Amino acid sequence: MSSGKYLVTGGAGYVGSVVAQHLVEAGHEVVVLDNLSTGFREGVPAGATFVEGDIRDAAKWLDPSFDGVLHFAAFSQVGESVQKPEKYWDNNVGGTMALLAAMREAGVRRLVFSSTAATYGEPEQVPIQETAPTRPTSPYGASKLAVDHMITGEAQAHGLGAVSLRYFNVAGAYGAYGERHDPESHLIPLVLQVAQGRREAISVYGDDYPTPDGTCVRDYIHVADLAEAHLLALKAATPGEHLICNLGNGNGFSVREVIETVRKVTGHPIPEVVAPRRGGDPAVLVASAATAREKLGWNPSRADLEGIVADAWEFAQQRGN
Ligand SMILES: NC(=O)c1ccc[n+]([C@@H]2O[C@H](COP(=O)([O-])OP(=O)(O)OC[C@H]3O[C@@H](n4cnc5c(N)ncnc54)[C@H](O)[C@@H]3O)[C@@H](O)[C@H]2O)c1
Ligand SMILES: O=c1ccn([C@@H]2O[C@H](COP(=O)(O)OP(=O)(O)O[C@H]3O[C@H](CO)[C@H](O)[C@H](O)[C@H]3O)[C@@H](O)[C@H]2O)c(=O)[nH]1
Repeated sequence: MSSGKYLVTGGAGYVGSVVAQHLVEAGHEVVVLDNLSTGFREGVPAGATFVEGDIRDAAKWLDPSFDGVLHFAAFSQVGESVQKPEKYWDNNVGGTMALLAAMREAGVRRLVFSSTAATYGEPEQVPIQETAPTRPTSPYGASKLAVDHMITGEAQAHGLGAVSLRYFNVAGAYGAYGERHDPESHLIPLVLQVAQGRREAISVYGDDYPTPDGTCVRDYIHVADLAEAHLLALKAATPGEHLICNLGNGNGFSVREVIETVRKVTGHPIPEVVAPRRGGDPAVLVASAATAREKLGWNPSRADLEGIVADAWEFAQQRGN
């Protein structure tokens, strides 16, 4: 793909920073728009231009010179969304409406959107295909599903070329870019904090799920494999069409299996305590990524959980906290 100019919303956050870095490495011009609500200035790659601002004001910065938008900016904690649904509707849906309007106004007609496995809710069948029913069990998932519907309308009515990537559980790191939410809520970085001695134990949220060891099963995908899918999605975006692709490895690991893998990688005993279930958590989420393979030509190469955890561990140690 010839080099282009892209707006990356949420490019100071975990996934956005890794994708922005991949775009820079591929020779594209990158402008990161982020309000630093959950992201960090240091997350913005050196080769990108940083604009501190809100997606609701995207019209200030978007102009016809942009070839497309990669839209990561959102709130994304399942548990918090159950407690504060209004926060999720406001930012994820309200913010994206403003962004789509700004894109329409500026004539920017290519979009890659961070959707999520949380749009499906409790699946009837695994692995989950894109044709599965969408019955989100959290306001977070519902807000992302609403945005997917908005994008479909935008493609049909106004010729947007869009790809929604429904990530399963993103993990791992890419060089200097990795996961550092504050406060952290994701399993792998939290277990690594125990290995670093920053936490005494990991809480296992529920061990009475209908799964082999009673803990929730998730499909962990390396953030660098995910980044490659975004570059492919930019190529695949076709005016008037909205393509939806799951991104995962098709392998499920339970919370206890993840903890065991961290023990193996770090050599730390990792004490665990069983805690109540967390609101909004489906028991099993595993992807069928057949559509991404077929339509994007995506071929993930870092599916091994030990390798994913090892990269996250290296990043956590580099940062020293
Ligand atoms: N991490 C995962 O496992 C996962 C899984 C599925 C989907 N996703 C989606 O991927 C995207 C990125 O997730 P992440 O883990 O990198 O989250 P993150 O919190 O690290 O990054 C989100 C970024 O968006 C910014 N932001 C939020 N609202 C904004 C606004 N109104 N204007 C400008 N910037 C704003 C934040 O400051 C932050 O830098 C999110 O849309 C999330 O829903 C993540
Ligand atoms: O301290 C913890 C943290 C998490 N968990 C459990 O570990 C699993 C993974 O939890 P994460 O918070 O790491 O990830 P989620 O599955 O909740 O959510 C992630 O994947 C979802 C889609 O699968 C969404 O897209 C969301 O944005 C993204 O954070 C869940 O069963 C959770 O209950 C624990 O047992 N203890």
